[in-house]
Amino acid sequence: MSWRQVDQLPLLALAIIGIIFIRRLLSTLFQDRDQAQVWAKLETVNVPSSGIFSWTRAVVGSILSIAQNTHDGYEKICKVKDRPFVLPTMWTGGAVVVLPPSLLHLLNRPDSELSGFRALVETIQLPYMISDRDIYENVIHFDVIRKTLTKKDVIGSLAATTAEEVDVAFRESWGTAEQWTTVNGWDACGRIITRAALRILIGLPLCRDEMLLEQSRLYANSLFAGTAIINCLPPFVRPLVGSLLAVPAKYYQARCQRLLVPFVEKRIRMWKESKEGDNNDFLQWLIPKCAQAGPEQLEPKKIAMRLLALNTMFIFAMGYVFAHSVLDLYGSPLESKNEFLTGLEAECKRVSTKHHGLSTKEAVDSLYRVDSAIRESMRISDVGVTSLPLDVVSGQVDLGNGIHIPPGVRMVFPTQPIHLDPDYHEYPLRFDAFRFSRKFEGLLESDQQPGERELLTSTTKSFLAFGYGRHGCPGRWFVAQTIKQALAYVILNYDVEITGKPIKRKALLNMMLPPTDAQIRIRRKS
Ligand code: HEM
Repeated sequence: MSWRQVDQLPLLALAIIGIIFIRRLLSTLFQDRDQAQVWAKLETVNVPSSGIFSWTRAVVGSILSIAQNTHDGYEKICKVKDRPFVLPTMWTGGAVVVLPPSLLHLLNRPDSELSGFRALVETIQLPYMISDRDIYENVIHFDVIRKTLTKKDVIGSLAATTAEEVDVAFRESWGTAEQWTTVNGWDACGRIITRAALRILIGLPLCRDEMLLEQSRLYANSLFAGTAIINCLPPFVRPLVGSLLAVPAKYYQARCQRLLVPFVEKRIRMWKESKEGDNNDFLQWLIPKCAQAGPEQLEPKKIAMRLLALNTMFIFAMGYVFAHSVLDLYGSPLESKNEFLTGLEAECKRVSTKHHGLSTKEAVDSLYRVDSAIRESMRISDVGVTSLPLDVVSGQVDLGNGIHIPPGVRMVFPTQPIHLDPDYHEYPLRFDAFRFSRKFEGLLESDQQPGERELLTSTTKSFLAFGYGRHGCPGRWFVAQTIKQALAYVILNYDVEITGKPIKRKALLNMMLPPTDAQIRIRRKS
């Protein structure tokens, strides 16, 4: 299943499926009295109060209208009344409660009360995609990230490695020809990130295996495409067809496994003999952690699957951000594009000369304009309409105004409307590459209050792309460093033009579809 096919799905067929199962949907929705009371207390947007099966039609229609409904609810209810609202969604086959920004503090509640874990598993539809439940129920690989990738010295130690890999990746994938070539922008950017990701996950030499690189990229793409479609089906239909829709992802998964397992076996043997060599990669950190968790966790197939699960996160999420950064920057109106590119190039050249390249953390940290451009792209080109889900696990959650949320109700935050809210960001629909760096131009560090500068990695109430609170993304320092290196590389070494049809972003249920048709023209600078 490819992204291009996702785009053209026969939505009519989905509507028919929805209607056939109307009775089933209704009984699912109203089987719990506590929940029914919650829905009754909250306002809904764009659902007619009368009409045949108006609610069910809203749930089925959410596949195409959820973005508009979320923006409307945010404007009319969250902003005006500071209250949550009900959003029909096929994702849960019913509704979610959308919370206003004033309730972001709920993200700091302990997991025993409010948890986003189940929602994450359902968002990516992992049970259909990964046969071994232990991989996503017992996320040892997340623990390793939290422990290692949040340390400044570890991030610093990876800067030279990613700088080297980014250079090799661009030379091999974007080429060194000084003549224009037209390429698919989504794939071209994905290839760079795939290489950087694999280098950090498994190191040399396997990370440069062309077959593994291509299969990993195809795996990530097919997993997220399959997931997007499964999410659009009524939940009770998913067990019937979910496994079928997961076939392409499972196919690429098996191909990647075949390449990875012998390599993992070798690295486990080396680790057991204490001959690790000088590997500084994720696999090296993961093996001892798995050994600690029990002998069954040292099974090479399981470790390879954990690597693949992470690799997919790297490739899709980082590829998404990198591709949009390039498209937003080079797709800006001519006048602002020239201003941005001149300013960015001047900064990249100055920092690169001062630090003899961009292969140290210190150098990358000084790229404030590049940092701002990527943050701005993440703000304007969100991956989802809502995110940061919370499920009530125990007790009831008091939202104020007499609203108590019982277990079984899912809550989310309207992250895209928040990012596009003019109260937080002036001219919010405009891509302004220097939005977050402009006011600090020419100021010395000593002239600034600590933490005053909004960096790509700063999670704030108006910038939620890396989450917020206790569960803020622990990979974001590594992500920021690597994408900054990649974008700086483009700015310094390539001319880029967006060609073809203007890129129009579309939402499929909650997901903003990636621009898989984007065409770009590239040539190496002389
Ligand atoms: C541009 C790329 C990425 C974006 C936009 C992103 C965004 C996020 C967001 C929004 C969350 C919070 C989810 C929630 O609260 O529901 C999160 C959590 C997480 N991210 Fe990322 N992420 C990215 C890349 C990565 C990478 C490359 C890694 C691994 C190195 C990673 C590891 C994690 C982990 C382990 C969590 C769970 C944290 C927890 O629950 O304590 N992320 N990420």
